[in-house]
Amino acid sequence: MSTDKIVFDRVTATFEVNGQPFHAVKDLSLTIADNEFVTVVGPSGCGKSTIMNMAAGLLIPSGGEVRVDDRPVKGPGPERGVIFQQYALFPWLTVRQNVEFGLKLKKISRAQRNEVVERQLELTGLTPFADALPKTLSGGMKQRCAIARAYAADPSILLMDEPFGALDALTRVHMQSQLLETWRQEKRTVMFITHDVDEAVFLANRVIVMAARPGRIHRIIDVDLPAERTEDLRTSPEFTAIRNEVWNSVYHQDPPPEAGAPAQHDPPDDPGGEGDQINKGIWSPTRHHNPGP
Ligand SMILES: Nc1ncnc2c1ncn2[C@@H]1O[C@H](COP(=O)(O)OP(=O)(O)OP(=O)(O)O)[C@@H](O)[C@H]1O
Repeated sequence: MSTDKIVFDRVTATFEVNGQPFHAVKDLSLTIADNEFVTVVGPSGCGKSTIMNMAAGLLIPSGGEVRVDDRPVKGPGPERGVIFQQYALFPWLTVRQNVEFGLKLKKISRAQRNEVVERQLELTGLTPFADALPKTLSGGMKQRCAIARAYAADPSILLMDEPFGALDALTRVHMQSQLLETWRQEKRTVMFITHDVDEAVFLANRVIVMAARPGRIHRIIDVDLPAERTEDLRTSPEFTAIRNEVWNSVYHQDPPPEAGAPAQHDPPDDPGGEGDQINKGIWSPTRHHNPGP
């Protein structure tokens, strides 16, 4: 039986841009079940990173709320692991020490740490590189190390923002299989943002397609494919059909209103929507797009 793990309850993220309120995301509701693997796709600037940052607790919604395990998210928490496109490894620590880092903070015994670290290194194929420094690793290996470290810290949720975005196509395909293998064995609720439609379909139980201006959910597409995702699935008619459906929903959306058009802005007496706050100086780890003049 599935239970709700992450709930976006009518969330809105409003920023002030050029003195005007701008809804990066508006009234978005979405429920992700425990141990579900969802991918989020959509045109650039539709708010993918914004919703992930809200789930991570790095950005507090201007309206509505995000709940994890029925509790409102008020900031980052150890039950939510985050992986970004940039490999956030400690350069002075070896692969093993990077994976072990969170466990040491949690004051877990050395024997137990070793057990968890060995398992994660094994799952990600990094055992032979356990004593290497990050600078000697390829991009794919660095990201495998980031995944091993995230899993080792034992969060119940993994939030991944374009984790394979900087990798070449072949490495990316390997990484997808590797991640699925880890997920198959270890589970966790995963929310994975990507620009790559094939990646979105290959990995997910459900693909969330977003639309821009304001950022919202456009469609949710169930990926009715076998749980075991083998490489030959990628060329199967079933995969291709779903991939085409996702592709069409992403790339054949109605064009968004012109940048700065009135649809983006609420009347001046209610700048962010009903009772909403406007985020002015919130730190965001993602690059910012200029929504227009
Ligand atoms: N701190 C901020 N201040 C102002 N505008 C912001 C801020 N953060 C995000 N935005 C705007 O909100 C919109 C959504 O941004 P977001 O990064 O979530 O989109 P995205 O779908 O992840 O884009 P991409 O696919 O290009 O990474 C963009 O127009 C962006 O410029």
